[in-house]
Amino acid sequence: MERIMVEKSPPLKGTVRVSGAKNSALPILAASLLGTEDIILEDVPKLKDVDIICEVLSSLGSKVEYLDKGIIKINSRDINKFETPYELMSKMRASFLVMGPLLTRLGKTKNSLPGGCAIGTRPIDLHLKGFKALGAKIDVDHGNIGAYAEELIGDKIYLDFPSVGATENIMMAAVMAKGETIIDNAAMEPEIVDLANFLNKLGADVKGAGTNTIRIKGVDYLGGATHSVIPDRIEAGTFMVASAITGGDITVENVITSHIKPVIAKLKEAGCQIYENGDKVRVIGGPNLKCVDIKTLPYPGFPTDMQAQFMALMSICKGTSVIIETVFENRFMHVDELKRMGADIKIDGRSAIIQGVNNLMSAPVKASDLRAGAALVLAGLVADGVTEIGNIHHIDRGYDGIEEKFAKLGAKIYRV
Ligand SMILES: CC(=O)N[C@H]1[C@@H](OP(=O)(O)OP(=O)(O)OC[C@H]2O[C@@H](n3ccc(=O)[nH]c3=O)[C@H](O)[C@@H]2O)O[C@H](CO)[C@@H](O)[C@@H]1O
Ligand SMILES: C=C(OP(=O)(O)O)C(=O)O
Repeated sequence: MERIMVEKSPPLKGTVRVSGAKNSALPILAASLLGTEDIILEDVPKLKDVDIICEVLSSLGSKVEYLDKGIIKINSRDINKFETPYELMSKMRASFLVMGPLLTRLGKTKNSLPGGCAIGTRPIDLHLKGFKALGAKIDVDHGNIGAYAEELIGDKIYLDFPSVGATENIMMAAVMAKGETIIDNAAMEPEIVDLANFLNKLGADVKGAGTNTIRIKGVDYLGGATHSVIPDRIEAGTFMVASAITGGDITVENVITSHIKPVIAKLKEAGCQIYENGDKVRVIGGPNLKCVDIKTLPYPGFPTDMQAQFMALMSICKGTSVIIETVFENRFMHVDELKRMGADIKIDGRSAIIQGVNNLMSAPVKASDLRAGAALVLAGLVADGVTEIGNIHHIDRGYDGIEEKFAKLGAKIYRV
């Protein structure tokens, strides 16, 4: 089993370029099932999750070619399957995003129900509510979920929660439905906007992405396009926290700073110096950072995908911090691991109370999910000794070249 070893490192310094966003690349790759001409995607991150969704596309009959670094060509003209293999679906939750495109393109789709994972139960009721509103019949048997519709017809859909995945899946189903679909209380994440821009390049008519009302007028045909995936705001935030926690001086490149406002605001509140310059953000950490309170919320609130990394930072800041997780009901699995490294954290329901300590110490720890893994890498950079992180397949799902990028900044990190 591979592990990542992180030694206590000097303050990290230098420049790092973030890759394309995992959470944009995955829905856009799923949406490429809708186009009937060549699609070229650029700045696609090199990740396990990307490989898996590409395998899903190939299994459905799409032609997928990896061209240069970060460039993938897809042609889905001849897709001929409406069912996805269980082995692939069970590996990654986001593969469920093929359901909307298959339903609208083929009129039917059958997939295994995505499992829950370490961060919560993650139901899909809102995705299904949307498909039903568009006229699909849904059935569940033996762990598979089927959706069928001779014709999808646009409707008004109110989401009880602005779910990212449900907004994306419904948007993709609606692009070729008859008439207009309006999604109210839609998710407003930048990745939704990126998906909408991509769909529009294929010939769709999607308006309002980035606000809480998205209007989609169905079209009969979607073609091809060339599209660059937006930068990964969570990877950017992770390197910014790395600078903060090590008292370093890192410039993060390829950032859309408006996408990371809450991260910038909270790092400033903690005492970091931050300089924004075009698509670059320079973060100077400090030895005397102070604890700040955080509440995760859907965009534009503080991202749940940065919660674990901030908790690692708060563990060694001065004072007490309260972190409230409102998006997922069980996203504190990193707490026990950070405690093994000497952090002082108490959980009370959806709140974590962190009392900053002077030092963390190394320990063998396990990544319970992707961002928990990132938090352990960050903690390892400042912990005395060598931290050994297991279950790193979670980290590989979402960080493109993590050791190389950290090592280039001066971190003592390697894989065994
Ligand atoms: C591939 C991808 O883009 N993943 C991101 C996406 O996940 P994902 O799309 O799964 O997250 P959602 O926004 O759907 O989930 C948010 C909350 O809504 C609940 N919910 C969701 C759907 C549903 O049908 N019913 C329901 O109750 C979930 O259980 C969770 O508590 O957004 C999350 C929230 O920003 C991020 O943490 C993930 O990194
Ligand atoms: C939870 C995450 O991703 P996913 O939805 O793919 O599990 C994440 O990126 O932190």
